[in-house]
Amino acid sequence: QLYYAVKIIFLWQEQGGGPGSGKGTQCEKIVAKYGYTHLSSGDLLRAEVASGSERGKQLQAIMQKGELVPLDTVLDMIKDAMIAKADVSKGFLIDGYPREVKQGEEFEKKIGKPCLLLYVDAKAETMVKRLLKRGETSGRSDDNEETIKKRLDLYYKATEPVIAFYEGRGIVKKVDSELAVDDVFGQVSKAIDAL
Ligand SMILES: Nc1ncnc2c1ncn2[C@@H]1O[C@H](COP(=O)(O)OP(=O)(O)O)[C@@H](O)[C@H]1O
Ligand SMILES: Nc1ncnc2c1ncn2[C@H]1C[C@H](O)[C@@H](COP(=O)(O)OP(=O)(O)O)O1
Ligand SMILES: [Mg+2]
Repeated sequence: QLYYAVKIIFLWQEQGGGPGSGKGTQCEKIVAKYGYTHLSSGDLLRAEVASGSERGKQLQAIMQKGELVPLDTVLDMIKDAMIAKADVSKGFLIDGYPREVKQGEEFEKKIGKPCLLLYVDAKAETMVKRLLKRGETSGRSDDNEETIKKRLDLYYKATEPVIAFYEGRGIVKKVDSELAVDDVFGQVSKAIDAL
């Protein structure tokens, strides 16, 4: 119940797309303007991998294949990160979660309901191009052609029902991420200002 008082904003992306649509980029700008706490499930998982722990090794293998890690692992990490910031946070911006309906349901049982779901929409072709470019410098083991393809496929399968789930509640705001970063952010700001 600790969390019902704070705003939770999921940052979402479109079916058929997903990785590389520009979530991380927009999150940085949202943090700068609105002061929300940004939590990226991918970043939390990569931190665990970087720690060199046994669990990190298992996670690394899953992520390299472009698959989803077990729900409990991700949700526990997000919950712990939220608890650590609960006193000082104005609200949480959660990037990369939920990636399947079950994740959304479990989040609401254990933490709370989101007030906005930003759907960062770019064409599959655009996302592949951006990810390959990101891969030149990111050092991410999943930013390669083969894994990108798997991630896009999985996203398409797992995401569509999730969007319908939140659309039914009227909290989905779609932004066009084919535009330049600042223009995308203009749309994002409008959605947040309307809260
Ligand atoms: N609107 C945009 N126009 C052009 N390039 C973008 C745009 N948004 C993001 N990018 C670039 O695309 C790549 C993926 O963006 P990122 O924010 O890491 O996506 P995600 O977190 O959704 O995987 C980055 O290299 C970023 O600089
Ligand atoms: N909510 C979640 N559930 C399961 N696996 C997740 C997850 N969030 C991230 N992962 C794992 C699988 C993803 O392919 C990988 C990278 O995630 P990410 O950093 O959010 O990617 P991107 O920013 O390119 O969209 O981490
Ligand atoms: Mg990202």
